[in-house]
Amino acid sequence: MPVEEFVAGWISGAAGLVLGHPFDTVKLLGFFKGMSFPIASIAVVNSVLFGVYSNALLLLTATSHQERRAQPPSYMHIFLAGCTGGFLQAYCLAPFDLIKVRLQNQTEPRAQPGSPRPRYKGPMHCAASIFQEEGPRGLFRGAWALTLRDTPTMGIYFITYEGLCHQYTPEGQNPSSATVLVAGGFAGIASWVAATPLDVIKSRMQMDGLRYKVYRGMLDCMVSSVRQEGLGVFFRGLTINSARAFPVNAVTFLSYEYLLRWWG
Ligand SMILES: CN(C)C(=N)NCCC[C@H](N)C(=O)O
Repeated sequence: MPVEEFVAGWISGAAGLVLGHPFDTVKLLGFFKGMSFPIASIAVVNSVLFGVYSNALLLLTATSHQERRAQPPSYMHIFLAGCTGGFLQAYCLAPFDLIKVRLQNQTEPRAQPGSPRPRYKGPMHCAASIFQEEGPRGLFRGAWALTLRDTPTMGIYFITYEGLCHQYTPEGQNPSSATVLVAGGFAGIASWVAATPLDVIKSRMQMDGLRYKVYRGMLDCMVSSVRQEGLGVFFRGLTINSARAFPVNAVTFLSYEYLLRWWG
């Protein structure tokens, strides 16, 4: 099994993350301490996504990353490989994403005397508290919504990227840096447009159970969110998600492509 895609996925995910971190922090008007935790989590998640995607394509088409420029896979194969990568990465992402959402939603001021203390002191304390208070399954709260969010959207992500690269690159050649940047940026936006409705539900499910339980399940969360806030609830955060997605994914794909060309 080729492993360079896993390593390239790790490094390119970290590069995208450094760009996206400020957007991630303002998204929920909270705070997210330090970069070490997100870098550790992106190591696992992005390398699983890119590594599984590339190896699934290898299984489906019997072509390596280098051979795929001369023999492009069908869009159906790209979609299936993307969905497989998205499905497996969602399970790896679930505990990290839960901790991130809990920390970002923690808005108690930290330094003011007399104000309530933040519930979690940091990512490790957050993980340990969830484990103690909600059990091991608590760490996977919202994992279903995350899987539903990421499985099809990762298919869309890779189809958009490969489709745009194919459109603007002469037969058999590697796409130029400008093409990779634009295709990567639009792939990020397309995936977030598709993902935002379930992203809203996922975050609500992950916050549920913190003080008391509000929702009976994902469907209940969807129905009561629409009843209370209207259909617009599904598009909450779409603008910031898209603004963040373009630079993050442009840089992610550029570094991924160049690392693989460099090693290949
Ligand atoms: C849930 N969705 C839409 C995605 N994960 N899309 C792929 C982009 C991944 C990239 N690390 C990012 O955070 O934009």
